[in-house]
Amino acid sequence: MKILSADQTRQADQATIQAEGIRSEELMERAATALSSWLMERVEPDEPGEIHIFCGPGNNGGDGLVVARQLHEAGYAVRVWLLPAPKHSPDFTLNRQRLPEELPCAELNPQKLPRLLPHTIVLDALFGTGLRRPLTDVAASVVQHLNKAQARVIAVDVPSGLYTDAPQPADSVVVQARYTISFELPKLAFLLPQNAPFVGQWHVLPIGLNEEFIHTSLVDTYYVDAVLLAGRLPQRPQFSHKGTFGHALLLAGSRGKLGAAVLASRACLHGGVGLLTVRVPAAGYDILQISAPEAMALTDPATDFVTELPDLKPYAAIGIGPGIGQEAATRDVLEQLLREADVPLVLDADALNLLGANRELLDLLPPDTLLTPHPKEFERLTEPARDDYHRLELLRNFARQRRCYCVLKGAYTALATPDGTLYFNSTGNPGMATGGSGDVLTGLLLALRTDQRLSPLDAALLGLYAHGRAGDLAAEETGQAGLVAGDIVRYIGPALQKLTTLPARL
Ligand SMILES: NC(=O)C1=CN([C@@H]2O[C@H](COP(=O)(O)OP(=O)(O)OC[C@H]3O[C@@H](n4cnc5c(N)ncnc54)[C@H](OP(=O)(O)O)[C@@H]3O)[C@@H](O)[C@H]2O)[C@H](O)CC1
Ligand SMILES: [K+]
Repeated sequence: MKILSADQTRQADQATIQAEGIRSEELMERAATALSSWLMERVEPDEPGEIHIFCGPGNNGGDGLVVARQLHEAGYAVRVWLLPAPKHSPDFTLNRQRLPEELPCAELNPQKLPRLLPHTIVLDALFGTGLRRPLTDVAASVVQHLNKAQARVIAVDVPSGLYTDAPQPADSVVVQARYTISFELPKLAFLLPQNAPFVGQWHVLPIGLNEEFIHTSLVDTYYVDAVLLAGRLPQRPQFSHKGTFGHALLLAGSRGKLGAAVLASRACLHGGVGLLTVRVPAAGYDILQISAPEAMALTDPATDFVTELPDLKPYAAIGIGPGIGQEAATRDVLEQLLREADVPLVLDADALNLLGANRELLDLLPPDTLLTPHPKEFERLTEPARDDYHRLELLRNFARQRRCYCVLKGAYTALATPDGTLYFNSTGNPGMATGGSGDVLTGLLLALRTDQRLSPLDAALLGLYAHGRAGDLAAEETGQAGLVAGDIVRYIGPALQKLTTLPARL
C-alpha cells in the first residue's frame, strides 16, 4: 500500500468525487457507513450508556454526525457534542441539518464539559486530516477532558490533534484513542512508536477512493502487505539442485554467543539457501555441527572469536555479525571483507557496532549492502535522533549516501533503499522482542540475498515480511510471552510458502 501525505489524501478525495460524478457528501456517507458498520459489529445496541460523539467543525466532524444518525437509526443511544467554531464545512452543516430532532445534540461548554464514565464509548470526530496547527483553547480543554476520563475513545480517521505526516511541537494536546479507524490507506503517523499512546490499535476501512489516482500518485513511503509482495517470490524450478539457490557464508559467534550463530544458521537454512558454510571460532565447532548439521562448519584458528577471513571465492552472498563480538581482530576481518567481497553482503549486530566505532569503514561499504540495525545500533552509525520523524530522515539519508539497503528494526520495521524510498513492514508482534530474533532475521535475509533470482529490494522486503509472519504463526502456538527466537525459525518455511507465487493456471 502507498502511504499518502495529508495533501494527497485530500486530493484522492476530490479525484474520487470527480471520477465517480458524486457529491462530496456521498463520499462522507460512504466513509461514515464503513465506520458505523465496524462499530455495530463490536457494540450491541443495548449496551448500557450512551455513545458520545464529539464533532469538530470540518469534515471529520461531518463523519461523526453521519455516524451519529446511522447509529441512532439502528437503535443505539447516541449523544452528539459540537465544538464551538467560527465556521463549518458545507458537509458538516448539511449533516447537522440531517440529524433527527430527537437525537440529543448540544454545543460543548468549556465551563461544564460532559461527565464521562470510564467505560463510556466516545467517538472522537473533532479533527482529522485537516488539522493545521496544535490544538488550543476549547478544543485543547475538550481533548484533555477526554483523556482524563479514561473513556473508550475511538478516533475517526486520526486522533484529534495528531498531524498525520509530520512531527508536532512537544506537549501538543492529542487524543489518546483506544482505536483509530481510518479510511482507505494507513497514515505515516500510525507507524511511529512515539504516536502509539495516541493511535492505539488502528484499522483501515476501504471506502473506494479512486484507484487510478492512488496508482499514479508519487510517494516515497509504502506499507508492505501481501498484495505489494505478490509475485515477488518465484516458485522453485522443477529441476533445481542445491547449487540453484547458491552457497552462503555466515561469519558469526564468539564465546558465550554461539547461540546467535546457530540461530542465524538455522534461519538461513530454513530460508531456502542451497548450501551454507559458517565461520565460527574453534569453540563453536561441536555446537554448530550438532545444532545445525545441515551447515558446514569452517572453524577459525582462534578459539573464542573470529580472527581470519576465509577464501571468499565459493560464496554467492556473505553475512556477518550475529554474536561475533568486537575484538580488534574481528574488526580487521570486517575491514578485509568490505574490501574484498564482490557479492551481496548482510551486516548485523556486532558488525554494525564495529562500523559505528570505526566510521572510516563506512566508506568501504559495497553498494547494495544490506544492514539491519535496531535503533541503538543505527544511532551508533549516524547520530541521536530528535524524534521518530527525524530518525526516518536519518535513515533515508544514510541509505542514499551509502547506497545501501538499511533496515531499522522495530514494531513496524522500516527499510530504506538507495533511492531514499521507505518501506514499513506490516507483520510481526511484540512477542518477537526477544533475544535472538534479530539473528534469525539476518540468517533469513542472507538466504534470500543468496538467491540470485531476487533483486536486493525484493530479498529485503520478502525477508522482513516472512520473518514477521513466521513470528505471528509461531505466536499462535506459543503465545507472545512464550515465543523464543527458535520458534520463529520453525515457521519460516510456512511463511515463505505463503508468499511463493503459484504457477499460472492453464
Ligand atoms: N479523505 C478521505 O478519505 C475522506 C475524508 N473525510 C473526512 O474528512 C476529514 C478531513 O476533513 P477536513 O474538513 O479537511 O478537515 P478537519 O475536519 O480535520 O478539520 C478542518 C477544520 O478544522 C479547522 N482547524 C484545523 N486545525 C485546527 C486547530 N488546531 N484548531 C481549531 N481548528 C482547526 C480548520 O479551520 P482552518 O481555519 O484551518 O481552515 C477547518 O475548519 C478526514 O479526516 C475524514 O474524517 C470524508 O468524510 C470522506 C472521505
Ligand atoms: K478525529
